[in-house]
Amino acid sequence: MIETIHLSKSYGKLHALVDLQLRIEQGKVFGFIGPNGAGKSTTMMILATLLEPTEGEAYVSGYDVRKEPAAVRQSLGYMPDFFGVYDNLTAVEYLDFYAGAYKIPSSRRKSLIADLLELVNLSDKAESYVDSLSRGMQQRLSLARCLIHDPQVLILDEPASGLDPRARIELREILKQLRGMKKTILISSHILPELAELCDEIGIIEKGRLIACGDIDEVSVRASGVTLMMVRTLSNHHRAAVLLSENLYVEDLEEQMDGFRFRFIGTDEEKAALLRDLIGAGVAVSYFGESSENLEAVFLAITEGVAKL
Ligand SMILES: Nc1ncnc2c1ncn2[C@@H]1O[C@H](COP(=O)(O)OP(=O)(O)OP(=O)(O)O)[C@@H](O)[C@H]1O
Repeated sequence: MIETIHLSKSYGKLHALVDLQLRIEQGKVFGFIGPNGAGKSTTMMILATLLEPTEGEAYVSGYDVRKEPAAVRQSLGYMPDFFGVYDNLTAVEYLDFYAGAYKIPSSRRKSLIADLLELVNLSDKAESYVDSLSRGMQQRLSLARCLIHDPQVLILDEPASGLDPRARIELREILKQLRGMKKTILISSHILPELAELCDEIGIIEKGRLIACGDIDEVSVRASGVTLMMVRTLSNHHRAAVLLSENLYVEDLEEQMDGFRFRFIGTDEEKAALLRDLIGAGVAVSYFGESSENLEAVFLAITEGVAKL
């Protein structure tokens, strides 16, 4: 269980986290979504007892992060967004080093490490050097490290960042297994679809404030009136670019090879009007809709059996 009560953190004049109220029940997966600098890592570092809050309280498995940091650390596995790996160590040696740090008896380590490597699909890399592993593999090894002391709570700071779509899907499958083991998981990301399938609840944080929180169906990006959209065009690309850039409800317009990606902040009626305008201006629209994880599915199909991470 994770709980924060009026939790705040300031770095000098910057209020990185403001009055955060969060409660994540045992066995739940909570997705923490927000743009760069929103305060996700700050929250996670406070929960991991690596940063002192300015105000408020935080509890992990019922332990107070300020008063009982040792008990908090024993009950949680924390995966930072940047993790150091150790050169000249094999995957097994790396995990053995951390098992030692958690005072796990030598007699238990061999089978424990074998089990963890199996869980994160790295059994065949047991004797490989850590620095020779791909980013996806290192990320999974780092996840295994977090699990070495069998914590009830996992705090994973953007574990999918820097991974290609296939590696993300593999990671998601492992996280599903952890959910099956009834771990409480707090996981952060910039991207909602990345977490949608995995999380029981999500919280959206912006500029240090939790702006929406709850069941995944209740809190969608749509609920806050913002949709990430894709438009693909076959002709009159330039005309479409002008219309989109002039549309009041289009933000963060990004031109791509065969179309556009943008945030749409209007209603469904305004969305329909935009499509009407595009077609009316002679733009051949081959796709108009929400940007989804389709790309991941396509990537997976293409790389099926080919990409070995
Ligand atoms: N040690 C620090 N000193 C000063 N400001 C900091 C420090 N750490 C973070 N900040 C600021 O606090 C705010 C929140 O940062 P934080 O890293 O928690 O955001 P985040 O949501 O995790 O972002 P990202 O997705 O980039 O990791 C940012 O404005 C950041 O610049």
